[in-house]
Amino acid sequence: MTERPHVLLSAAQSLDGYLDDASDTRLLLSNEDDFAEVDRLRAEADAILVGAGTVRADNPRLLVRSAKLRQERLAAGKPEQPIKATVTAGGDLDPAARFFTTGDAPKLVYAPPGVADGLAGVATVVTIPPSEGAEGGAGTDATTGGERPAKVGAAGSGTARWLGNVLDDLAARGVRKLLVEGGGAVHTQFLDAGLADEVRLAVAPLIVGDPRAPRFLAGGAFPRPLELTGVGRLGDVAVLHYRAADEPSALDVRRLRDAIELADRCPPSATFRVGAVIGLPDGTVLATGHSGEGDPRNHAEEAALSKVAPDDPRLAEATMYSSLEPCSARASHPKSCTQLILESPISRVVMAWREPSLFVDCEGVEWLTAAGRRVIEVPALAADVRRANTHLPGVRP
Ligand SMILES: NC(=O)C1=CN([C@@H]2O[C@H](COP(=O)(O)OP(=O)(O)OC[C@H]3O[C@@H](n4cnc5c(N)ncnc54)[C@H](OP(=O)(O)O)[C@@H]3O)[C@@H](O)[C@H]2O)C=CC1
Ligand SMILES: Nc1c(N[C@@H]2O[C@H](COP(=O)(O)O)[C@@H](O)[C@H]2O)[nH]c(=O)[nH]c1=O
Repeated sequence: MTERPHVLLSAAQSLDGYLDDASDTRLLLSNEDDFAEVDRLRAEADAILVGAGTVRADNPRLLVRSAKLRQERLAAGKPEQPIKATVTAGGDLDPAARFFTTGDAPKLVYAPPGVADGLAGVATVVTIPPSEGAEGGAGTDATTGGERPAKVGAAGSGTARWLGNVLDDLAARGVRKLLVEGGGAVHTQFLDAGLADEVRLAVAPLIVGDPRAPRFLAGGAFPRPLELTGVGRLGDVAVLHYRAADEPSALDVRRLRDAIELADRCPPSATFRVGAVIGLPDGTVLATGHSGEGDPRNHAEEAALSKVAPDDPRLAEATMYSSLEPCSARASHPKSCTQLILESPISRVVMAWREPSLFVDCEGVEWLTAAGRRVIEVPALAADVRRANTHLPGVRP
């Protein structure tokens, strides 16, 4: 598979976090210098993506404006303008919108099958079925090849797969750098899916103060921490640059969400409902497991590990994804999941929720770390794990 594009989110917001006001006219938060910098980002990109909401609200052209920057693109052997792309679930886009009618670059519309066929005359319509866990770790069991009913358990996981498929298609079209220019729904989804690599945020000294207006970000889990990499000033606009943490990576987030979804398959139980995936850096899933799989006393990590030959050389490259911290003490089976992992060559564990002291004081993270295994916690996804465990006393999402 071609490597996915580097994804840069760019937005301009008011001091109180809005992308626009609630009126029909577009609010310009950037000043001239800031628009010039955004133009440079466009010129550096292979494709620019906005949501259908922005196409409808702003009627944008999404073109590189500066003749000098266009010349530089041509001199570098690139097309004069980047590809334009949009995403829509309902297909309500006007073929006369400037997105379609301006510029010679390819225009791509990503949509579920059947909703955007009417745009085929003005754009390349790429259909991507709604993603319901049909692919990867949670969708197919690498060991048994077993089928399961499609189910999206963790918040945002179906959307994350759908957007991942959009990125894969863009990659296949030669896109290495993608500039996402909004709006709020799209920015939120890229960050929630763990698919954004960088964020550039211009903050204007303006207060919108109207809760009906669209926000830059709203209501996501945001699993990859952001690091501030730059602070600039363009007149009275503050420009903030962030980069997403290397760990968890986008693939880590995806596999951990797969593990979280797997907990939905656990039979009713008075203990934790947990899912686990053993995955490789190239995206291969070696095995999956969930609590109570096979034997009602089985733990998720144990069930997954039992499906891989202990001498499988790929285990040295593998990561154990578990929705819950691997246990360090247990009554039902002789070995804890932490012991089983330590007896395997698996060197990396990615988990969402530290085990609360309901039954025992779990020391999985401490033992694994002390033994030199890399442990990455993704607390932003812990609420989804708690949601699967509200049958336990005191557990709330
Ligand atoms: N200040 C700034 O930097 C910017 C401001 N803006 C402002 O933001 C506002 C628009 O933002 P917003 O309303 O959040 O809309 P978005 O531009 O984020 O578009 C949202 C729409 O995109 C489609 N979409 C989103 N995710 C998916 C998905 N996973 N699968 C399929 N389709 C998807 C849907 O289209 P559909 O409804 O067709 O199904 C959805 O309604 C406008 O007011 C605009 O002016 C926009 C960009 C930049
Ligand atoms: N309002 C706003 C932005 N809006 C973005 O610019 C797009 C308009 O593109 P075009 O028609 O090519 O000029 C619009 O759809 C949205 O993505 N961008 C910013 O940097 N700052 C701003 O204040």
